[in-house]
This record gives sequence, C-alpha cells and structure tokens, in this order.
Amino acid sequence: MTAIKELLLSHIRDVEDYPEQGVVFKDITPLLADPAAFTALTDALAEIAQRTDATRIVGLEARGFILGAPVAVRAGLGFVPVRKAGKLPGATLRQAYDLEYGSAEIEVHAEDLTADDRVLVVDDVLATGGTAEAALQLVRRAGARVAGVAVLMELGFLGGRARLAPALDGAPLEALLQI
Ligand SMILES: O=P(O)(O)OC[C@H]1O[C@H](OP(=O)(O)OP(=O)(O)O)[C@H](O)[C@@H]1O
Ligand SMILES: Nc1ncnc2[nH]cnc12
Repeated sequence: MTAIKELLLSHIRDVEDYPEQGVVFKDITPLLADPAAFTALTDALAEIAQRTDATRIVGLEARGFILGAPVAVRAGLGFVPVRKAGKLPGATLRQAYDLEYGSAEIEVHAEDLTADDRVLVVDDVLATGGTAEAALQLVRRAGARVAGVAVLMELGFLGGRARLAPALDGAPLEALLQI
C-alpha cells in the first residue's frame, strides 16, 4: 500500500452497528481533523479532477460537501452542491434513491449545470452506489456531461461499482481506497 493510502486509511474509524445493527460505519472525522491527511486527500481528489478534465465539482450532502469544496478550490473549479430534498431555494431537479440504511431524495439547482459542463461527482463513501447513481442521473438530466465519480473509499462488498456502471457510461469511477 502506498504511503498516502496508509495515511488516509489510518485516519478512518470503524464504528460497528451504526446507524443500525449490522452496519460498520466508516467515520472520516479523524481524517478531517488531521491537516496532513485532509490536505493529502484534497490533493489526490483535485488531481483526479484535473486528469478527467472536469469543469465542475458536484459534492453530495453532507460529507461530499466537506471533501468536494476544498477539491474545487484546489482544482480551480466551481462547486455545485447536490442537497437532500427541500433545502435549495431555486428551481431544482429532484431524484429519489435507496441507501444502505434507508431511502432519500436529492436535488440540484437546475441552472447550476449546463451542456458546457463536465462534472466530477465527489463523495466520501461509495457503498451501494445509490447516492452516486442518483447524482449522475441529475447531472445528465441537467444536460451536463459526466467526467467521473471520485470517492475516498469504495465498500466493494456492496456492489456499488456494478450498479454505477450504466450511469457512468464509460466515465471513470476512482476510489482512493478499496475496502
Ligand atoms: O453508495 P450509497 O449506498 O448511496 O451510500 C453512500 C452515501 O451514504 C453516505 O451519505 P448519507 O446519505 O449517510 O449522508 P451524510 O453525508 O449526510 O451523512 C455517504 O456520505 C454517501 O453519500
Ligand atoms: N458503511 C458506511 N459508512 C459510512 N458511510 C456510509 N454510507 C453508506 N454506507 C456507509
């Protein structure tokens, strides 16, 4: 394992049976609290944004905001928030999706993404892939192109990569850590 992967992995805490029995929650708050690890993560995700020729970073509420916003600044790109339904004041596109624990709806301001945009979706965890899939559907419904999806970690045993493949349509899914 590379030094950066070891640095990132060593700052992720496993919390068993949260938020419900049987789920091992991957807590990134120790990583966020460590400047060297958070900077290394931001740099690694910004490098993916540059390599995929992204023109915008879409961050997924809430943890995707924490990671995506500094990535956008570091890469010199605009940041677009995809929020849980009911939080954005303007005209939105809305998409329903299922989670490892529950279901939800997300929204984006329709005017924030255009046909000129190539979007990199940034989040902390790819689990079942439902959230990222819904985000890619929003990006495409807004008329923008997909540069890819970049996550800190992929929980491989939940099959998110396969679920996401049709929505990616050949665009890359980049996970810094495979769990
Ligand atoms: O691949 P999936 O099965 O869709 O799961 C991954 C999503 O779940 C978590 O977000 P959550 O909805 O728990 O929201 P939070 O960031 O507000 O904690 C995580 O941050 C991802 O967005
Ligand atoms: N096991 C998990 N840990 C952290 N975030 C998640 N989102 C979905 N599943 C998760």
